[in-house]
Amino acid sequence: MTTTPAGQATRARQLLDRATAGVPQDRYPVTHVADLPAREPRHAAWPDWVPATIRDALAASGADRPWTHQIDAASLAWSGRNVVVATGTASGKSLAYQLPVLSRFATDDRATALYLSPTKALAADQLRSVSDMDVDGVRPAAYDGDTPQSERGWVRDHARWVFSNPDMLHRGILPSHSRWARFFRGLEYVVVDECHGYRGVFGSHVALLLRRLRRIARHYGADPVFVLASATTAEPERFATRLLGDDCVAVTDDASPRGARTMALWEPPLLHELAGENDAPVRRSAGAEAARILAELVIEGARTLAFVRSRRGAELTALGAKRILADVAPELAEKVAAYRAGYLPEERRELESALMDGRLLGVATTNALELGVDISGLDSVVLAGYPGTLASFWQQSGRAGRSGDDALVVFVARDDPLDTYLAHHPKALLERPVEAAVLDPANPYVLAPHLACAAAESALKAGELEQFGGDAARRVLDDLVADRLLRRRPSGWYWTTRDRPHHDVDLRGSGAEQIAVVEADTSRLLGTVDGGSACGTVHPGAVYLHRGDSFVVDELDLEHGIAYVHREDPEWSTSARDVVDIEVLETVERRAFGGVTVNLGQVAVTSQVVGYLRRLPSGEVLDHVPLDLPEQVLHTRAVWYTVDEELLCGRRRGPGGAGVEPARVPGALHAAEHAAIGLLPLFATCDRWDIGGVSTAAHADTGEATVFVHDGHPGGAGFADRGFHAFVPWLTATREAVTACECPAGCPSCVQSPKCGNGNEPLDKAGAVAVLDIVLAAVGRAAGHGHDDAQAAEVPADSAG
Ligand SMILES: Nc1ncnc2c1ncn2[C@@H]1O[C@H](COP(=O)(O)OP(=O)(O)OP(=O)(O)O)[C@@H](O)[C@H]1O
Repeated sequence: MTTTPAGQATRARQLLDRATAGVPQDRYPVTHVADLPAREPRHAAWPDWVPATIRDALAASGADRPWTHQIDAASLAWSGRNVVVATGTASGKSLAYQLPVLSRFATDDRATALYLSPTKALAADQLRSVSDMDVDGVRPAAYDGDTPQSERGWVRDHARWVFSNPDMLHRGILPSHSRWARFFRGLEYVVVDECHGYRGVFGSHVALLLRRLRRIARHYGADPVFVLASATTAEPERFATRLLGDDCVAVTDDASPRGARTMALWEPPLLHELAGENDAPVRRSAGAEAARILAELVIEGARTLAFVRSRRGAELTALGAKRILADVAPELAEKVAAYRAGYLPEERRELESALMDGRLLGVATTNALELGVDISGLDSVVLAGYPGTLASFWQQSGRAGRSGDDALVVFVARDDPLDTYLAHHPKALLERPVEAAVLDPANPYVLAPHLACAAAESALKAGELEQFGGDAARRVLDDLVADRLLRRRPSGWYWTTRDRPHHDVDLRGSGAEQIAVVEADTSRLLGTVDGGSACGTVHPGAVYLHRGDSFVVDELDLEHGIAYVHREDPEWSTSARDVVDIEVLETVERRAFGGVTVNLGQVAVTSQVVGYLRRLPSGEVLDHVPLDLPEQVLHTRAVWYTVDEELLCGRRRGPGGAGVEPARVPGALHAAEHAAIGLLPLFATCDRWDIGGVSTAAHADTGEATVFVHDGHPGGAGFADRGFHAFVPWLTATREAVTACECPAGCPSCVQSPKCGNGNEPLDKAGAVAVLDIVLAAVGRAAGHGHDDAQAAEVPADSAG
């Protein structure tokens, strides 16, 4: 047990000892423990421009002494600068935008403001907090899919502060902007909350949507200031500027107080008694481990949140903890519950307040509790699996910690390469700056529909194209004109038909056609999935989760765009297997390093789902079911490296060591590819499901051994680009993840992939390390540094021709 300088075990250390009590030493799961110190608050005076009424209202809502970052951000916004406030969880970002907006309202009774959040629930929370302040003349109102028709006219005509989301702005507000003329004329501020969530394809859509919004506001003579709120991220200024398409200043110096926290990294033990794919060992699942930890912490009386990746996982983890408690402390079983999206707002409120006042002690939740919900000051947080980004990791762990008392955060690694890497590289988790979100507003697949929408909203003028990407926009417009969707006139580009293009754009999708998921018995539409990923997610036999309910797919009718499902809750989950082929269409950048090249470019990925695995929650694989589905072609961006045969097989004296025997090359490349896909999310803020890969010993287009990692969305989302630019640290981390795993020949924690089309065959773990050594040595040597320099953030310039 670790003690404080005064000789006393901290509360957090006691909790950790409790969670590990009785675990045999050779199975001790904790790989690292770190203590993060408490932080004292720093206060600033209310600026002179804040009217007394507003100051009093904000003080009454709990912020009687503002923190310096709140005043810094608010003052910038007040002075007319776009600002992004990127500070920690519960650091009072709301006040940073409430202050300028409410102050402006108090001095200009025609002023209006728009608040946008990625979710309806968060917008509702923020609306409630502004309404509760009860400041005269603010007239705040929600305008989203739930707003009754009867109220919409009132909101358009009278509301001054409208709380909405990107989807509604796109479909409901911009297309009928003339009915919103009053609102746009007065538009002084646009608040973009939780903006770090706008990444990948969704981020690219929102970036273009914000450009459309600014254009329409200018049409009415307004020029709103944007105030963005973000979790802490690297380069918030650059990201926000890219998202807005306009200059934006960052405020990052967090002056809010925070309690001390103990962070424990935890790797569940290998279970030798269970067999996974190809008989690889599996680890105890992170969810099952989280349930045990949750139960132990509840017994200690610690108010605990366990974050789990899926809704079903949240239910299972809560259930698991309840079962354990039912045996050892039955009176505590009812103090545990699950929380996830899909519950009614009242149910959610009730769960939140029960957790805050101690009626509940343990709650297992999805990331529904991550965004915005004002729950903090808990005794402990358990994260079952890396949530995908460091921003989310800190957001979730930030729910723990009260001033004056320390709190425990336990990160439980799942059975995959990224989690394994993090469990063994605490610095990568605890000391790295949070990654910047990636988005690509120049993606023609995203740009085209937004230019069509913009033209339909108001004819596009040549002078307006710069904000939409200049030449990229001109090329896309030419295509839209050729397709007769737009007409070019001397005064600009015009939308040609009476139908609006807006309904065909799905901001959260890939731009591909949507497949409707329909319950066959009732004809109820459950949801939609991207056409591009439908074969992988709603193939016959797939288990499909909707709002926590489980369905099984009976039929996928691609021609009519419908997947028919029935309600069923089998104990297994399914994961599709596909075979993939890749063709290089254009190499955009190429760097060569004596036998190794690193490339970025456009590719065509042809894939076919050929079957699926059925897997038990324990990780055990039940069977593989074959499927017969058509091929799909995806045009996207990829990063790839090639290694020449001489170097790869050790015939040329390369710097990377002995080389790989020819027979082992396919397995070595394949394993290196899987691990690299697993680690890219560390650098590119994507999910491993957003990217794919192909490896081959001799690729038709490159003529050499090649490993590709490609974006999973049409046109790309910026992930491959990020991989290209962070090539050395990315492959260095990949190598370390593989070598850190103690399994003998490859398992899900290192080189097996949950979605491999070839059933994870062939895979050569040692060969993968050799390939990565050869590549990193060649690149490192050409650049004059060793590959152990993981800090080198960029591929060095081409030096070897
Ligand atoms: N200056 C202040 N002094 C004391 N309490 C404050 C201050 N500013 C804000 N708070 C309180 O801190 C809590 C968190 O504020 P808020 O929800 O704005 O944080 P946030 O940074 O937006 O959180 P999240 O990370 O969840 O988005 C609220 O209960 C709020 O009333």
